[in-house]
Amino acid sequence: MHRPHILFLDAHDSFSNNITSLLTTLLEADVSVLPIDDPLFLNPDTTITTPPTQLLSPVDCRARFVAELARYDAVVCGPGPGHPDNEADVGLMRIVWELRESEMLPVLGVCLGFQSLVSAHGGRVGRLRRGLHGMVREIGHREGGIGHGEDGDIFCGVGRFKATLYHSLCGDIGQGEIGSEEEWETARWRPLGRCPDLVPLAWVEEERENCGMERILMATKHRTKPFWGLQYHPESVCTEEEGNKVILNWFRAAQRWNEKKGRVPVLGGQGLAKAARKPSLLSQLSGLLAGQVSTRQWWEVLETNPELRFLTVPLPSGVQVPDIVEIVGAESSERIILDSANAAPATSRADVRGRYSIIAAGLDEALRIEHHSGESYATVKVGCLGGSRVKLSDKVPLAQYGSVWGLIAAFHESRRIPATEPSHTPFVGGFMGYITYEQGLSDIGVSLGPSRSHHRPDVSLAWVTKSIVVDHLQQVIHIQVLSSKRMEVDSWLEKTANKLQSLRNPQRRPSLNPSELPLHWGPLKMRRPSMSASIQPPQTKEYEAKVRVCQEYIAAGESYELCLTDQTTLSRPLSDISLHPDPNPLPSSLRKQQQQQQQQQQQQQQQHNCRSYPHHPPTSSSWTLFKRLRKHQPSPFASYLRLGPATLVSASPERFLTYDRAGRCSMRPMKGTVRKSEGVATLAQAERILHVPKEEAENLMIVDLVRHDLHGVCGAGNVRVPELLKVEEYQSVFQMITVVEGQLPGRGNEGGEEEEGEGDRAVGRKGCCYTGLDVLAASLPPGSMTGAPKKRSCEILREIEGHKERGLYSGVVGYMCATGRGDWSVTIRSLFRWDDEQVVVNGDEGPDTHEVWRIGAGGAVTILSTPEGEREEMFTKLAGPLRIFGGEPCRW
Ligand SMILES: C=C(O[C@@H]1C=C(C(=O)O)C=C[C@H]1O)C(=O)O
Ligand SMILES: NC(=O)CC[C@H](N)C(=O)O
Repeated sequence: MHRPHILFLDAHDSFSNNITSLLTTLLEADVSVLPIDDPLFLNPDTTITTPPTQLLSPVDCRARFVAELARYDAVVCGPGPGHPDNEADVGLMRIVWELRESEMLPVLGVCLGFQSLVSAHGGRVGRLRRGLHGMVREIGHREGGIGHGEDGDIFCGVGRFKATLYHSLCGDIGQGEIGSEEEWETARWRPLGRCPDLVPLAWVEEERENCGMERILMATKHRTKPFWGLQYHPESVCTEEEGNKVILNWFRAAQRWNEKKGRVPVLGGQGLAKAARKPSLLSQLSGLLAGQVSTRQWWEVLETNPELRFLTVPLPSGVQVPDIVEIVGAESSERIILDSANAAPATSRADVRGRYSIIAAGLDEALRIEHHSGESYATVKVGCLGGSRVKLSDKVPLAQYGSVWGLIAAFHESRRIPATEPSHTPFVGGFMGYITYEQGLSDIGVSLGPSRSHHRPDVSLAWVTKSIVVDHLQQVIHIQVLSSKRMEVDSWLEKTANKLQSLRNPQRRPSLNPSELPLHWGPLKMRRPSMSASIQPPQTKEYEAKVRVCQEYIAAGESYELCLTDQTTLSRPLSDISLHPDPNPLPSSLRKQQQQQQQQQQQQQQQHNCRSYPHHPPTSSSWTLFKRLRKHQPSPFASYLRLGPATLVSASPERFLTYDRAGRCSMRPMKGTVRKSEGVATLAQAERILHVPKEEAENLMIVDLVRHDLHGVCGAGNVRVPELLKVEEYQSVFQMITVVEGQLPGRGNEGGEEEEGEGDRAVGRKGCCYTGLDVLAASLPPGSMTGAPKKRSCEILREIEGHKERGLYSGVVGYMCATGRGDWSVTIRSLFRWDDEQVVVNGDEGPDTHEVWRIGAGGAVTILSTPEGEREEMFTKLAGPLRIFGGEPCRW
C-alpha cells in the first residue's frame, strides 16, 4: 500500500501546521499544503507576483487544480479568518465543493472549511450570539453512530470528548427553527428542508445568559458526496485525545470511498503543493556556502575560524551588572546588556530567576548587520579594524540569500564554532541585537505601506567577539574573546580581569529609590516647559473605543484575539548620551574629572536658564533610566541597548524563544495579566483570578499559535506543551504563561537520511540543517503581541492602531551564540528612542530640541474583554516604565 498523501488547503490560519502535524502523525500520511489563494490555481488577473509564464486563464487554472487534486487521497480545507461567503477568504475551497463526479475526492472541512461546506450546500453561516474562541466544550454526538445503516458517521465508536472552539460564526442547516424539545431530540440528527444533503453529526448546546440555549452545529457530512466537516478544532492542545478517533474514522471512510470508486491517486512527478515544513535557511544557501573563497567580500572572511579564550573571575559580593558595565564598557559608545536583573536574591524571590547576564564588550569594533524592512539589501559595516578606526560599509543585495535571514544564517554558519559547546556559559560570542515588530510584519507578508518616513534599521545585529557573562548562580564572571589573534586577546582578557578585580568592595554610591520619586500625574505649572518632560499617554476613551472595534472584528469572524497596543510618547531635553554620542570615552580616573566639569557646566547653565529652579534635576541619561528600571522592576529579561540610532531600556518578563545547539527550542508565551494589589497579593489569589475562561482562552489561543509556528520548522510530531496555563509572580504583576517546546529534526529524527558528521547540531538531510535561527525567522512577530490568526490580526491592528509603527516594542531582543544557542525576549515593559526623532519645543527662551521616548503597552482583546478592563491593563503595564522618569519634572 502506498503512503497516503493528503492536501491541506491553508486559509492563512495560525493553527494550520498543528493540523498538518496531526494528520501526518495520526494517519501516517504525507501532507502537502496549498494556500487557498495560490495564484497558480486562482484567477491570475489579481496577481502581480507570479511570473507571466505561469499565468493561465481561469479555466486552465481550474484544470491545473483538478490535476493537482488527482495526486491526493483526500483534501482538508482548513480554518481561517473571515467568512465563507467571502470569496477571498476561502479561495480554492469553493472549487472543491463544486467538483464534478469524475474529479471528486474525499474532503474534510475544519472550522472555516466546515462553514464553507455548509454555505456551499444551502446552509446559512451567521454570527454566534457570542464568539467561542478558545473555549473548550464537550462535543455532543451519538456515540453509537447514526444507527439507521447510514455510512460515514465519523463519530461512530467515539467516546465523549471535549474540544477547543475557535469561531464567531456558525453554520445553520435548518435545525435553528426547531421549536419543541421533543422535536429537537429527533430532528437534530436529520437533514432538513433547507439543506437536504447535509446530515448533522454533532452539536454543542451553549447556555446563554438571559437568552436560553444556543444550539451550535459541530459536525456534518454530505448525504452522498465524500464531504465531511468539523466546526471544532481537532488539533488544539486542549482537544482531548478521544477526538483523534474522529479523524481516524474520517480517513477510513475516505479510503473506503476511494476504493469503492476505484480511485487511485496519481503517483510520481512533481506536484505543485509545498511540503508542510519550510525548507531550512541553510538548505537554500548550499550553493553560496560552497562558493570560492577568492570571490568573497571583506566581511565574509572577517572573524572566521575563531578560537574561544576566556578567563573566569569571582563575582564580588554586592557588585551588580551595571557596575561591571561601567568599568569594562567605558571605552565603548554603544552597549548591549542582556540582564537577568531579577537574579540578585535581595530583589524578589518570587521572580523566575534568570541565571546569566550577558554584556557585549568592544562593540565599536564589532561588525554589524543592519536591514531596513522593505529594502532589497542589508548593510554590513564595521567601524574599527585591528585597533584602528576605519569605516567599512557594504550594501549586500539580499536576492542571493532569499532574505535578510538567509544572510544572517550564512554569516553565522561560516563563524559557527563546531567544537564541543562549553557548558559554563550560554554565550561565547555571536550575534546580539534587536529585531523590530515591523520586520516581523514584513516577514509574514503584511504590507508596511508604500513608503516609510524613516530609514531606521529593523534588524540590527552586532557580531560580538568580546563579551562578559555573569553567572549569578555560581557567582562568577566569565571574560571571553572569540578571535584568532592570541596575543591581543590575552592582553584584553587580563586587562578586563584586572578592572573587574578592582570592583571588590565597591564604594556603593547612594542611588535614588525611584518608587519614592514624585511623578506628577496631571498638569503641572512650569514656567519653563522646555526643561520638563512632556508626556502624551493614550486617551482613555479612545483606547476603550479601539477595544470595541477589536471586538467587532472578532464577532465578525475576522480574528480570534487581537493584542491591541498603544504608545505613550515622552519628550524631554536631550539627555547626555544623545548630546555626546560617546558617553564615557575616558578611563574612570579621568571620568571623575569630566563629571565634575559637566556638573559645573550644568550648574552654570541652570543658573543661566532656569533661575526659578536652581535644583532642577538634569535630564538623566538612558543608562540612568535603565538602572532605575532594573531596580524598580527587576525582570528576568531586562536589557539595555544603545546600538546605531536606537536606544532601548527594557524590563521584559517574557521569553520569546530559546534554543540550543541540539535543536531543542522553547517558547514561553505570556497571556493573562493581573496587577498586584492588596486584594491580589498572593499566587493563590492570582490563580483564582487568572484561571477563568477569559484568561485561559486568551492564553490557549496563543499557545496553539506558537505550536503552529514551531511545527512549521520542527515538523510534525515534534512539538509539545510541558507546562500549560501556569501563573507566575513578578514584581508588580502576576502573569499566566505556557511553555511550548519543539525539537528541530536532528540525529535519529530523520529516518534513514544522511547526516552531517560533526557535533550534535540539528541536522536533517545533508546540507539541510535547521538551526534556532529558522525558528526565529519563522515566528516573528511574537504571537503574544499579535493575536490569532497572526497575519489577519496584524493587518487589523495596523488599521486600528492608525498605522503607527510599534518599532522596537513588540519586537525581540537577544542573542544567537556562535555555538548555535540563542535566547530572545519579547520587547515589552520597555521604552525606546531613535536618535533621529527629535521635536523642537518652544520654551520661554526660544526653541529647544527634545528627544522622544516611546513606551508601548497593551493587552490581548477577546470577545470576553471589557473596554474598561483592557484600558486598566494597558495603564498598569505602562506605569512601570513611565515611573522611572519620576526624577524629572513631567507634564501631561
Ligand atoms: C502587550 C503587552 O504584553 C503582552 C500581553 C499580555 C496579556 O495580554 O496579558 C501579557 C504579556 C505580553 O505578551 C505589554 O506589555 O504591553
Ligand atoms: N477558526 C476558524 O476557522 C474561524 C472561522 C470563522 N472565521 C469564524 O470565526 O467563525
